[in-house]
Amino acid sequence: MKPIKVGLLGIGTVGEGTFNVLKRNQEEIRRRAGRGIEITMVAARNTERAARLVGGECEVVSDPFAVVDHPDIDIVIELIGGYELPRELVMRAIANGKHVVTANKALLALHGNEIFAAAQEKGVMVAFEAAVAGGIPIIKALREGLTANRIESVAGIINGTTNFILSEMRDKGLDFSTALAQAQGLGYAEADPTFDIEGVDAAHKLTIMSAIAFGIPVQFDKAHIEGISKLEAVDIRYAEQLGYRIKLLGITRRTVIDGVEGIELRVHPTLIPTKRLIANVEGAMNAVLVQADAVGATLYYGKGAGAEPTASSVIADLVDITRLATADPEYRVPHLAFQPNQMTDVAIWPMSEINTSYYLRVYVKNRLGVMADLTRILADARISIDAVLQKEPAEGATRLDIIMLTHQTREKNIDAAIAKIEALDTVVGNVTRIRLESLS
Ligand SMILES: NC(=O)C1=CN([C@@H]2O[C@H](COP(=O)(O)OP(=O)(O)OC[C@H]3O[C@@H](n4cnc5c(N)ncnc54)[C@H](OP(=O)(O)O)[C@@H]3O)[C@@H](O)[C@H]2O)C=CC1
Ligand SMILES: N[C@@H](CCO)C(=O)O
Repeated sequence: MKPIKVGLLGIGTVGEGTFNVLKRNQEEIRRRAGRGIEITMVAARNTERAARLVGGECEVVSDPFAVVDHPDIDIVIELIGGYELPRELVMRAIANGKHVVTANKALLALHGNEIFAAAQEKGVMVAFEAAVAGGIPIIKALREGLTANRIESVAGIINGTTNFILSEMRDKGLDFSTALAQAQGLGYAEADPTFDIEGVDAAHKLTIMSAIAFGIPVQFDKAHIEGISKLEAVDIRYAEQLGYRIKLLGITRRTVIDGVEGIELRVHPTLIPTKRLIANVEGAMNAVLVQADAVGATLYYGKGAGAEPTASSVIADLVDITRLATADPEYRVPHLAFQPNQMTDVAIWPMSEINTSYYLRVYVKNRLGVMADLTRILADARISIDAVLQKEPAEGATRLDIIMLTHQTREKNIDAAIAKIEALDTVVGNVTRIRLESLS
């Protein structure tokens, strides 16, 4: 059988990794796919660099539309990144009847519904394993491996850059900007690293997993997003003393509140008990914990970013498409796991309704009755305290930190209690509040 012909858009970190792994393992991949897979065209802005990388083995062009419009190309790989240009390219590739592979979670989180609908209509596949958790085959696991289950929750460390920064800050005492510069140098960070730091990239990935887990449309605009930029080293240390580690976690979960079912969709720094496996995922590694009714808990772990780990997922998609290209589109695995006419419109909960536990750090004046005031405010709000940490103040110190861990309560309750605590004249500045998940 003739090799399947692939056009590559963008030959940066992931594009180069894809080109190299496909070349290195071409014979193994051909034996698995049933036919050869050849990159025959590459689009790059810097065509000289691209030509050097591909060594004359394929045509290099500067116009990516020349690739998506080329009649010989069967599959287009989009590895440019960003929103608008990739959207135009992917929609045009679909309109031209080409299958698409992309690692672009931003594109799918924002325009996925439109893209999958167009692909369904045209009978082509849009594959995106690399868009979530780099080299971990989590899309395949959620969409196919767990297909017998009712999925209850997905919680994951799904941004390598922030996990790398948090690990380096804790273990090596690096400051934030040095750790970020290292993550950029290693090719983990997004073109705009604020996407990583502010939790946007993790929310893109979580939005995609939520759609696949629960059979809902992608709804990035409903995600609650907080990153790690406001996290202070002192809270990382206090959390450790209490037996917790702080991770940037993406959580999506079915929850019934007052008899109504909804979906949680949130990304924020989270205290996790150190004894949980996922709390010990370090560096740029990712891990996704899935709770499902039949199988129970399953944990997926691996490299969440970088050239070849991500290439591994891109090429897995190429092989899938190669195998299924001749199958009747109706019998292929649906893009979002559920048949398009079987999606539900169950709503995403606003953050104020979410039930979780909290870490509170209150900076207080060293005066009699402070602790009594704090506990009274929490008791009045029916919030129980699970643990308290108060260090003996240094000789002559007039202010000190009081740390409290609470049992579960609704976010709007804790916010109201925090407002009352901040109004006390013994409390200095704002209360630091970090959510806590036991993940048991
Ligand atoms: N890096 C990683 O670990 C991971 C990345 N991803 C995703 O993969 C995608 C690619 O990321 P990554 O490889 O890191 O990004 P890079 O910035 O390393 O590569 C992007 C490439 O696209 C090229 N490009 C930009 N605009 C055009 C254009 N108009 N025409 C042709 N080529 C263009 C750039 O060329 P030039 O260099 O000449 O400007 C660059 O080589 C992104 O969506 C990212 O979110 C997903 C998982 C992991
Ligand atoms: N910037 C992303 C790349 C992988 O998607 C990360 O750090 O996880």
